[in-house]
This record gives sequence, structure tokens and C-alpha cells, in this order.
Amino acid sequence: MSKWIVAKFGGSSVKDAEAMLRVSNVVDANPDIRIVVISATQNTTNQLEFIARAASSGDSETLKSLILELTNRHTTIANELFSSEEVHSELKYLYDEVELIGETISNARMFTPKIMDQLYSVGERMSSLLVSDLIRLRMPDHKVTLLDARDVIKTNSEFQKAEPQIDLIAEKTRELIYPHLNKDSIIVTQGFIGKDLLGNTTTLGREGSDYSAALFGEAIDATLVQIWTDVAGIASSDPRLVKNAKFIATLSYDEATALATLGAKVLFPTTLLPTKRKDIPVFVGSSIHPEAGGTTVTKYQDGKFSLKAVTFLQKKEYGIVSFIGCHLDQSPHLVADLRSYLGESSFDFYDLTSVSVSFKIVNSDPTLALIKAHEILVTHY
Ligand SMILES: Nc1ncnc2c1ncn2[C@@H]1O[C@H](COP(=O)(O)OP(=O)(O)O)[C@@H](O)[C@H]1O
Ligand SMILES: N[C@@H](CC(=O)OP(=O)(O)O)C(=O)O
Repeated sequence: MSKWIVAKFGGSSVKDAEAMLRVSNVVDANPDIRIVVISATQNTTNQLEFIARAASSGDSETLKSLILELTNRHTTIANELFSSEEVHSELKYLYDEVELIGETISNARMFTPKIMDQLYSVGERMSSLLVSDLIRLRMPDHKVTLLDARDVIKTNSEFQKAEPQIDLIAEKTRELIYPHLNKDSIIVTQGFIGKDLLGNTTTLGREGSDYSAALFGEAIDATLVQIWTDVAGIASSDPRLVKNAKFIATLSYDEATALATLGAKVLFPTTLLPTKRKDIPVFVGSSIHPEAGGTTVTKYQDGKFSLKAVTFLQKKEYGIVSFIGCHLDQSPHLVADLRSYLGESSFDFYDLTSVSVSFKIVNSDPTLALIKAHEILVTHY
């Protein structure tokens, strides 16, 4: 049976020329990678939102300088990676599209989710153009195809949180991807974006490129979906907030989904739906240190009590700290521990599922509550 891997690289993994070179090294190192899914360069999607806001408020000076910063950043990457002029003319088309959408929004003095999705898509289309040209340059023995993800990821018309249409995606995959699924071919495409049945550009929700990778994985019956980011896997808590967080070797689909839904930004919450449907393992690792290994998410779930991670989610009026693991209701100590670490009146019970138990943090600094909850995990379990 063929081994087909879908490898997704997030914004942090394509943030500049050096990062893109690392991406090409990761792809070159694994002959089974067939589809490479690329996010917009770091902060580009936010910047496209600023562009839309400046345009809608009629602030033409800010609009001009934001567009210039965005285009300069991509032109700099192109200059650092390529000596040929060709990529610049292709980028220019995309820069013109940003200008044109900016003008349309300025004239209307407002922007809709529909036009925002069209504007968002330019971010992923710029970065995937650069990465595809780079992989083509560095892997001359391969046929590298830049695929417009919108031709495959068919969705409904709910702009900014579009629902993928799985049967249509399968049909488009047979037509447009299958002919390229051989060991000498690599498809580079975009995460996050799709098209509705009327041909309008849609997006799957902010940070939704992980979901795109999983959808491509499901559509080609991949043997593995890789999510390459800036940390060496899924950790027992956000390593940015909790310094002694430890990377977890394995998680079940349900645990990883709970973790993502309850606040861990490392994965988009619906990523595990398509992969679970087809029982495809998902690997999460660092494109900066690929040798460091990472986390593998599969269907296997611990049969007995296990506590794996602590997450934090900010709701409008309160924060929620959640413990993720298995059979957490079987721990007689968790609530008592929380009481002794946080104080009697600092939390209320919020929710219990088969893979999580959540508490509403009421009278305590939420980040501190997360750190203390993580201390409980490290010290007692
Ligand atoms: N439990 C966790 N394990 C690992 N990373 C986490 C966790 N919770 C939150 N994160 C954060 O997720 C970040 C990676 O996600 P993101 O910034 O969206 O990356 P990318 O640009 O690759 O999409 C990490 O840098 C980390 O701070
Ligand atoms: N670029 C989009 C989609 C995405 O998933 O990005 P990242 O993989 O960098 O989180 C966003 O920022 O929302």
C-alpha cells in the first residue's frame, strides 16, 4: 500500500525566508510527503484584517502603509530565496488583488464576511506560491504542482466559518489530486481557504489550516497528517505560559479534540474529525527542530485513569481551566487538590466529559490558576 503523507506548515513555520528553507528541508527529508499545506506567513491574516478596517474607515494613509508593509515583506522573502524575476510577477497579481479589494471596501465604506474571505485568501496564496517555487528549486527531481485549494475544498456559503462538503471534496480530489499521487510528485496548496458552490471564496475559521490538512488527508486516505508548528508537539500546557510544561508522546483523538476545544491553540478544534473518521494518525512537531520528535494523536485511549494536560479558555465573563485525560471522574483527589492550590472560593465546577473536567475560575488570576493547576498535574499525577 502507498504511504501518503499530508504535511501542514503553520504561519510560524513560513514566517520568513529562513523558515521557508526549513520547510523545504522537512519536505525533502521525507519521500512520502505528497501534499504540502501552507498557511499565510505569520501575522499576515491579522494584517489583512487591519487592511479591511483601514479601508472601511476611509483611512487611506494607513491603508496604503499597511499594504506596502505586507507586500514588502513578501517581496523581501522572494528576493532572499530566488534570483529569477518570475515569482515577482506572480506575486504582483496577488498584490493587485489586495489593492483592488482595498479599493472596493473603501468605496463601500464597509466590508462583509464574503469580501473578507476573498481578502484573507491572498495571504495563503502568497505564501504557498513562494513555498512551491522554493520546493521546485530545491527538489528538481520532483514535479511540484501549486494547487488552488479552493478547487478542492468545497464548502457551504457560511463565510468565515464555512462547512466543508466532504463528498464534493472527495470528487474534486479524484479529479485534481489523484493524477499527481505518485512518488515523484508533490502538491503544494493552501490551508484555511475553500470555495462555495457558487464559486465564492470561503474560509474555515481563523486558524483553520490544520482542518484543511486533515480534510486533504481524509480525501486521499493518507497514512499520516503532519502538523508542523513552532513547538515540538502538544504539551501538558501552553509552553508560552507554563514554563515546565512537558511534551506528550501520544494522545487520543478525543483527548486532543478536547484540548483544542478547551483552549490549546496548537490545534484547530475540528482537525481530528476527518482524521478520526478515517483513522489517520496526526503528528504534531516543530519545523524548527524536526529532530526533537513530537506528539502522535491516534484512536488509542488509555483504559485507566490518566491526566495529560491542563488548558485555559477565556469566555466573555470568566476563564475556564480544564484537565484533559481519561477517566478523570475516577480521581478522588482532583477537586481537593484544586481547592488546596487555588483556595476554596476561587473556582466552580463547570463541566465533565469522558476526557475532560473543567472548572470556572472566579476569584483568581486565570494565568496563575493555569500554572497552579499544572503544578497539580506535575506534582500528583
Ligand atoms: N498544550 C499546548 N501544547 C503546545 N502548544 C500549545 C499548547 N497550548 C497552546 N499552545 C501554543 O500553540 C502555539 C502554536 O500554534 P500557532 O501559533 O497557531 O502555530 P502555527 O503558526 O504553526 O499555526 C505554540 O507556540 C504554543 O504557544
Ligand atoms: N492564516 C489563517 C489560517 C491558519 O490556520 O493559520 P495558522 O496555521 O498560522 O494558525 C489564520 O491565521 O487564521
